Amino acid sequence: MKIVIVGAGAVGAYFGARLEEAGQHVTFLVRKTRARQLEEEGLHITSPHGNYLFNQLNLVEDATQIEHADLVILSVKGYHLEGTLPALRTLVERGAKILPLLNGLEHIPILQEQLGEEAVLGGFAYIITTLNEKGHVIHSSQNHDLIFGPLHPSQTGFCEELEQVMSTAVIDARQSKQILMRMWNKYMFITAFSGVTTAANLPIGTIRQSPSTFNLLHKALIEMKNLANAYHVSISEEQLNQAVTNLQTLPHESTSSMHQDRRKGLTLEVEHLQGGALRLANKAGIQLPVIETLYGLIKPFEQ
Ligand SMILES: NC(=O)C1=CN([C@@H]2O[C@H](COP(=O)(O)OP(=O)(O)OC[C@H]3O[C@@H](n4cnc5c(N)ncnc54)[C@H](OP(=O)(O)O)[C@@H]3O)[C@@H](O)[C@H]2O)C=CC1
Ligand SMILES: CC(C)(CO)C(=O)C(=O)O
Repeated sequence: MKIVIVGAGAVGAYFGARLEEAGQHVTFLVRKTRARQLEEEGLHITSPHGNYLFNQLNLVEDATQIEHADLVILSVKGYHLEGTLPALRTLVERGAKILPLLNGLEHIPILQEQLGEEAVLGGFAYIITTLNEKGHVIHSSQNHDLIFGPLHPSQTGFCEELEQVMSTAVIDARQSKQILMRMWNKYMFITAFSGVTTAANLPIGTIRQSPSTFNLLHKALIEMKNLANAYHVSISEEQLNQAVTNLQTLPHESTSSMHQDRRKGLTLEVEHLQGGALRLANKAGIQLPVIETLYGLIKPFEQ
């Protein structure tokens, strides 16, 4: 399978490297600065599942240089989605299905509208990873889960094949036949977790020490569960309780990628996550007061 990574940052470079390590054919479609950095440094991963360094990368800066692709792993930030659309169009014309790993949900209808419903798979990742100042990938969680599945009936066979390919790599990749519900479940978790850690500028352990702050997480999860219901996606009480348990048991220093970005002074995905939830709520005619408050508190730090 010919795989292209669009967004060779913390998430994309990690999964791309793991697939490369497994002997898969991986091409990294990158912009100039990241291309120079990867040429000079190579692709470094530091991870509890084994470090990796690769110097012979297939790097391209223009999608038209790629003759054929079967799969694109799309792992840019929500605010960079628009900029990837011309390259994605080219790659879909050349045979690719798109597997987006962005947090949130607003990108799915945009991709489906721009590229056609048959081209866009469902997917997301559970991993904590970041780039250091040299562009090396620092993976700090035990989990490195990549969940994917069909959003269109025509994708069933492709997802079976993809499961086979992913099983060759040192990642916990699996297919879900209920991918839309699973994406909503992750959206519920990340909107609450990124919202409170970023607004409070604190990791989860410190938030847990303040019951009234931890309670905000719980309320934000409930609002997101209600939002999913408004879109006819049923998140169970058990899933909600599991999210709370995860927040209760994450290591003290764990935090969201959005909070890591706030600490580094980088642009925040608040519009794509909390903003996206508020737009969906508005369309459905429901209120999300806690998410709206978190949005307002994070917004000044967005840039
Ligand atoms: N980090 C984490 O632990 C997790 C993140 N996520 C989600 O995954 C997504 C990606 O996050 P993350 O990997 O942290 O982000 P990063 O900022 O580390 O990586 C994004 C990469 O996308 C590249 N990019 C942007 N636009 C383009 C383009 N037009 N063509 C090619 N490359 C482009 C950027 O390159 P350039 O250097 O050129 O700007 C950058 O390297 C987000 O939605 C995030 O919420 C999900 C789970 C965990
Ligand atoms: C919550 C976590 C770490 C899980 O993958 C995540 O998606 C993020 O912080 O962006």
